[in-house]
Amino acid sequence: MPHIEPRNPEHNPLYIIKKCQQEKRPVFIAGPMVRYSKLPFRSLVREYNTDIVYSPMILAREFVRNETARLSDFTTNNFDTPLIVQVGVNNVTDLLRFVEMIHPYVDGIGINCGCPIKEQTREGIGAALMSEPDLVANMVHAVKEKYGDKVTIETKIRIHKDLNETISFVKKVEAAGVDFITVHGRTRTTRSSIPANFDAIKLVKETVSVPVIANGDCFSLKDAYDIAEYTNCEGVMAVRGILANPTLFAGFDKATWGSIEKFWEYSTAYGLPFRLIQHHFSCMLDPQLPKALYKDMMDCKNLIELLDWFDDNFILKRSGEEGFGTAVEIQYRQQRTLHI
Ligand SMILES: Cc1cc2nc3c(=O)[nH]c(=O)nc-3n(C[C@H](O)[C@H](O)[C@H](O)COP(=O)(O)O)c2cc1C
Repeated sequence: MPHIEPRNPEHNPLYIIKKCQQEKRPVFIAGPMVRYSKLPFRSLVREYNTDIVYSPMILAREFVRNETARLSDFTTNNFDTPLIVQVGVNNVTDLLRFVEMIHPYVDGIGINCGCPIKEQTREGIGAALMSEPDLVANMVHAVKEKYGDKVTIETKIRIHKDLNETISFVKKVEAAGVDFITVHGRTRTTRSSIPANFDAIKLVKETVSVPVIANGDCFSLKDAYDIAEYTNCEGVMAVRGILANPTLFAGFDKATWGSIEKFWEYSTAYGLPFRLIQHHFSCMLDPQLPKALYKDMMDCKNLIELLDWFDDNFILKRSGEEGFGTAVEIQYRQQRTLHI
């Protein structure tokens, strides 16, 4: 592990939630994404008004036992804050060892109680925990008993088919000392094409007194404000929306050219496998590019080809002020054929 500065108390999620309440706006959160929310992407979204950023889910069992897993799963630096690391865990012992190792490097720890992937649920991790409220409460309690206010702990849940179960779940977890709760407004079997259930999130908000973060279907800054207003939640978490448009919380309607350049910088400076870099660009550019050009990009086999593809197809035409997040137009070299 690298040397990391002591955490800034103003980067504690609870402090940020209070500050945003004073500013009369929701907290803007980039949620956990397996594979995607690595250091370069986290650094990118921080440039665009994101208050708190999550790591992908890290499996406690592997992390605490295996140095290679630690090195490949978690990279950070002094600018990677406010950061919540999300953990996939199914027992108190692994969680306490995980917290002991990681808490000096993060501003909060979130327990994943929503991942529906079978590989995880059959191990009792993720959404399997939705039917284990006592275990989740025990895990939260164990961390709070050992660390008190020194460690902020969150649980990210999905809703149950029977919302009475959700209510009883969040009450137990709150009584165990959880600091805040994120609710993804879908059950473990609801597809992401079905709209999130904001009434259920609102119900959780009415049930507990700890802060609640609403998750599901936030694709624009307007969505963030609308969701916060409807559910009365303290914050809004975006995931698919911010993957496609890392500038979402800064109010831009699609990934700006500035954000694309910035992602090049971060991913090459901090290191990210080529296929992952390409995937990020695919998410950011798919909604913006003509099909044939998009396919060319996806056909690139390595970083050099991808760089050449950018060089061949784009020239920068800056408008307005310089700087990241400012309005920047993309002009295609093949303008004649593409009519853009
Ligand atoms: C690529 C991808 C990876 C995800 N990885 C995680 C994860 O590691 N932990 C987690 O709790 N949820 C994960 N999720 C679920 C999201 O955090 C979120 O709850 C869900 O996508 C709904 O939010 P959205 O409508 O803003 O996308 C992932 C979702 C996507 C699309």
